[in-house]
Amino acid sequence: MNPFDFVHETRPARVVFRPGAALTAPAEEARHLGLRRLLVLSGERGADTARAVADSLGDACAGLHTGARMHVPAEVADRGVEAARAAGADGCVAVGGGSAVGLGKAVALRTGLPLIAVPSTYAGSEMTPVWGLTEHGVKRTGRDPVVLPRSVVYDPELTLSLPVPLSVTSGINALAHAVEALYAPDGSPLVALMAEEGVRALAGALPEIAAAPESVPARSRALYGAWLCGACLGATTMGLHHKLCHVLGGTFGLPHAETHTVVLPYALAFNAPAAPEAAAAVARALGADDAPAALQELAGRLGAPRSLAELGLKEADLAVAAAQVAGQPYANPRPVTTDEALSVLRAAYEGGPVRQ
Ligand SMILES: NC(=O)C1=CN([C@@H]2O[C@H](COP(=O)(O)OP(=O)(O)OC[C@H]3O[C@@H](n4cnc5c(N)ncnc54)[C@H](O)[C@@H]3O)[C@@H](O)[C@H]2O)C=CC1
Ligand SMILES: O=C(O)/C=C\C(=O)CC(=O)O
Repeated sequence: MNPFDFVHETRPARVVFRPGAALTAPAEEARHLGLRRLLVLSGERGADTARAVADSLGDACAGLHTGARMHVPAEVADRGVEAARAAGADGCVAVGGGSAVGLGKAVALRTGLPLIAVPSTYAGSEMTPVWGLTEHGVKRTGRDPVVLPRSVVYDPELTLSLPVPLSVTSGINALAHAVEALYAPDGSPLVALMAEEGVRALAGALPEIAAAPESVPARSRALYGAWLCGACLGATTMGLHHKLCHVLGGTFGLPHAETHTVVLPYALAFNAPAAPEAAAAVARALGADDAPAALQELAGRLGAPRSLAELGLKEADLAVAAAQVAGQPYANPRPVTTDEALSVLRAAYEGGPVRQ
């Protein structure tokens, strides 16, 4: 592949990165964007932080809606749109992880309302024009520039409360974006640079967070890595790994970050023979020889779940999931038959040592 044959579109999101910014920057960013009536969105568990952000907006706050849920069920999106319309909002501020940002994107998709994102996990959704919606047990994703947040406020202090297990799996969710961007058909040298640096930053930060969850420098480095990895996802097309996780999350209700963490080494091991340069870049960033094994070792050392069985998948679900994965067209460096999807899923279900 010629690395100097590409199209790269720089996404327009504006970024404020500062400890403590969550309670000051949203109001400044709203003024910058000319917004006067903002609906603040969060999940129920993140409501206290979202309320504090809502208070910090003063008169520019049009209300608080705490209905975000993982994988954005269609009825959750409907209620978010109704809340935005009822409040007469001219924009939204999503405060929380990928679920809150996902709800903000669903509202933006239907109403065109601009979104300010204040992420509190490392999922990276704030950097992408990718939306996701789940209906009748199937998760659909799409791309639309209207859902890309106009402004992103990264506040490492907001992530201090993210429990270590979720910090680890959420960080590996971000790593997955970089891994798949490295072998995506629409990558570029710039994406490769961001991906490798993103992996390096997160792989360095996650053990530091596990050792000292209150460390603002470690949290800052992880958020910086998540930004880079999210930007990689925003610039490229997802492959087998993300498709597997969307089916496992959307149809079988598996938790997003944990599922990414379990599946990633197996998906990369499957793709590595067809994408040796990508695997080498990941290995380089991890300071290892074998990228899939190093990813599995990192996750295991930090106490992450190891198998899909542990996450609640049933053995009988494997064949259904494999058929769904193989039945949809998506970009991947290696074609995937139903049997191959099944064998990747089975390996992840069992959670044994990854093999190429
Ligand atoms: N469209 C895109 O580009 C992307 C979308 N996503 C979507 O994001 C969702 C998953 O996002 P996640 O961030 O993994 O999960 P999440 O947003 O559901 O958060 C997981 C849990 O952690 C809690 N939490 C979040 N931040 C916290 C903090 N700082 N302190 C304490 N608790 C905190 C939440 O309340 C929730 O209970 C999925 O629906 C996924 O599809 C994820 C990545 C990219
Ligand atoms: O799987 C991911 O981490 C990335 C994209 C999505 O989750 C798509 C979405 O549901 O918003």
